[in-house]
Amino acid sequence: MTRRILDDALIQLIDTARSFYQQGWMVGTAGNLSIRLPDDSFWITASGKSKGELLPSDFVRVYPDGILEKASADLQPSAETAIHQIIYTLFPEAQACYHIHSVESNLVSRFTLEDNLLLPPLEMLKGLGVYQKNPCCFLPIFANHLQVARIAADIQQRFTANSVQIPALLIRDHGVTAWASSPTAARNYIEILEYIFRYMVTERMISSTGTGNK
Ligand SMILES: CSCCC(=O)C(=O)COP(=O)(O)O
Ligand SMILES: [Zn+2]
Repeated sequence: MTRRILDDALIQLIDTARSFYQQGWMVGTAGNLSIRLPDDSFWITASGKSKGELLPSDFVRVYPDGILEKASADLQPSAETAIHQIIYTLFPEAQACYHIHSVESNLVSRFTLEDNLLLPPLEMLKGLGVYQKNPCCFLPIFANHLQVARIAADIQQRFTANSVQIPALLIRDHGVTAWASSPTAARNYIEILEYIFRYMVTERMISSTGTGNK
């Protein structure tokens, strides 16, 4: 694999993390981003790094057999690497997987006790690949567990049994994860989901203050 492919992936990850950080979706060390490479390995953010000022040395390359490539011995891959791994295994077309912690994704994850969140039928859903009139679109919600392997196992179980409507999932009181066939598309998916979450939170605030149209 050429150095160019490796470097391009890191530049996209650094740029995307900075943009998400600036929007308040990756504050402090929150969230993790990965891009798959042609040999099925992937670059992922190292654990505990501030996402607003990542350097190329702040990434770990994870190979399918679990072997790691890293700039220094003390670097650990994201604590949530198992989730990225299962997404890449379940969805061979996925080339990037982005996970962020926004306030809105946490709020909407509490809008239902069910394990699916109904999204409003907004035009924006087309940006997630939903081309239906008045779509009934559900976003899967998973329970948060201290053991990330448990979250990954739940994702594997549910997505093996049921097809996904949109390439994204929520972890309750934790954050949102989206994946796509290119890094640019994954970034767009996160931005679109955040727009939808913001709409849902705003709509609920308007309804609760009674200032919305009846
Ligand atoms: C303050 S973030 C808590 C851990 C987490 O959920 C996350 O997304 C970041 O973990 P990482 O190991 O990827 O830095
Ligand atoms: Zn997280």
